[in-house]
Amino acid sequence: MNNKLTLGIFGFGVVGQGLHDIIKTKNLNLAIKRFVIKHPEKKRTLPAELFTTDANAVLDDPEINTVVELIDDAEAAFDIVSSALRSGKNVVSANKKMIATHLADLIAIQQEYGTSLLYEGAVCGSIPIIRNLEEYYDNELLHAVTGIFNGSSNYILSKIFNENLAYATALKQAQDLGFAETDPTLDVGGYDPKFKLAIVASHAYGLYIAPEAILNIGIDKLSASDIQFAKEKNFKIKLVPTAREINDKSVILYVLPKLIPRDNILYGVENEYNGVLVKAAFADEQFFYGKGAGGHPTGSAVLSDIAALRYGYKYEYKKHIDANGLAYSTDWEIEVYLRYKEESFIEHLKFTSISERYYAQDFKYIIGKVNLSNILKNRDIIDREGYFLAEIA
Ligand SMILES: NC(=O)C1=CN([C@@H]2O[C@H](COP(=O)(O)OP(=O)(O)OC[C@H]3O[C@@H](n4cnc5c(N)ncnc54)[C@H](OP(=O)(O)O)[C@@H]3O)[C@@H](O)[C@H]2O)C=CC1
Ligand SMILES: N[C@@H](CC=O)C(=O)O
Repeated sequence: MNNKLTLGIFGFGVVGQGLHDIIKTKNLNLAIKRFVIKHPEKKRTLPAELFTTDANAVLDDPEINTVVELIDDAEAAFDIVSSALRSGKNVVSANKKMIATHLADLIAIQQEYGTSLLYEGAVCGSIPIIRNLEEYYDNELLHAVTGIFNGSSNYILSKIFNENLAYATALKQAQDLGFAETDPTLDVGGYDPKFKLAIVASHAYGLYIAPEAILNIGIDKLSASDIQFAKEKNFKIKLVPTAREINDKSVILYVLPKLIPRDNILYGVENEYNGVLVKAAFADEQFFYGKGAGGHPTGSAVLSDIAALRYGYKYEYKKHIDANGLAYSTDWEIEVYLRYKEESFIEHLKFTSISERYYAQDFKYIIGKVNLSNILKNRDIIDREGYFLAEIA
């Protein structure tokens, strides 16, 4: 089948322009009829008649059979995507916040209206992980999916560790390069990789987990003492989401900074690159590596989804139908490094064992084992100035 696709694209920012650059290089048997944007006063590189601020100019156009949603507003995106799917149009989106937050509704709408929503570009930019989890690992016993899922925070950490750049300078560069979200707290606070993890959990394990239920701690409270500690021990710090089946019934999910030793495959993943490490029962470890942010890498994943729609591709969400009785759990012990301010806080975390403590006037840390559920309960304190928590690999 080689159906001609007529596209209406929402968004002409980093990813929208990246997608357009790629499409114009090839004769792909697809036409872009309209771009819907927000600010009509902005200068564009394409003819003005291609742009509109009226969503209905795309949603109500019977000639447009495919909507591509690439905007930076998750709630507006949900309205656009759900209306398009309901009106019989297939959709491609890169909006991880929207997808993670509304996944159950989006699946129900697709099933009711027989339309397809694809979102490879939403998780780790150019890395084809969703279709692999959906198709290839269907019959595999997946022990874990982990790695580096956020290009901006990885870019910042690389610049800090490899070039001694200041945090604020590195963040500004990640923004200028188009890697960061409009609100970069989503990146550096670990929310963006958490949305991606929630989507991964769905395709890996058939679980719908509301992002609010998942622990995320970011890199925004990283201090010079933490960096010195990591460097002295030959670690790098990376922001690492983890989905792991801990027994036949339970899956844990969390996003934490992690102290990564030199022999760990994530140690060499730098800048805006992402890496997805899949641990499967019989295949053992497999590693996917590629650019996780930026207009062209993400545009290439979006284009791959558009092309897949030509032959009627849909996610089947088979693992949701047969979830093997798996449930989300937070009852799991991990080893952490915690820099802290108030001594009394240590009581709250209820360390089950302590292997190292250090006290100085302006730098106190503890290394030991804690239950994930206790970190989750105390997340708001850990997220304050004076605290930084990282998992030990
Ligand atoms: N940047 C990246 O590397 C990646 C981004 N993503 C995701 O892709 C999406 C787009 O990101 P990005 O391109 O970086 O964002 P940008 O901020 O560069 O662009 C956002 C675009 O959305 C348009 N827009 C915002 N609100 C509306 C609305 N209500 N209706 C129509 N258009 C609207 C803006 O219009 P206007 O031009 O008029 O301001 C702009 O063109 C986000 O969901 C992001 O999370 C996913 C993977 C990688
Ligand atoms: N802000 C995101 C963009 C891609 O998803 C990131 O930095 O990874």
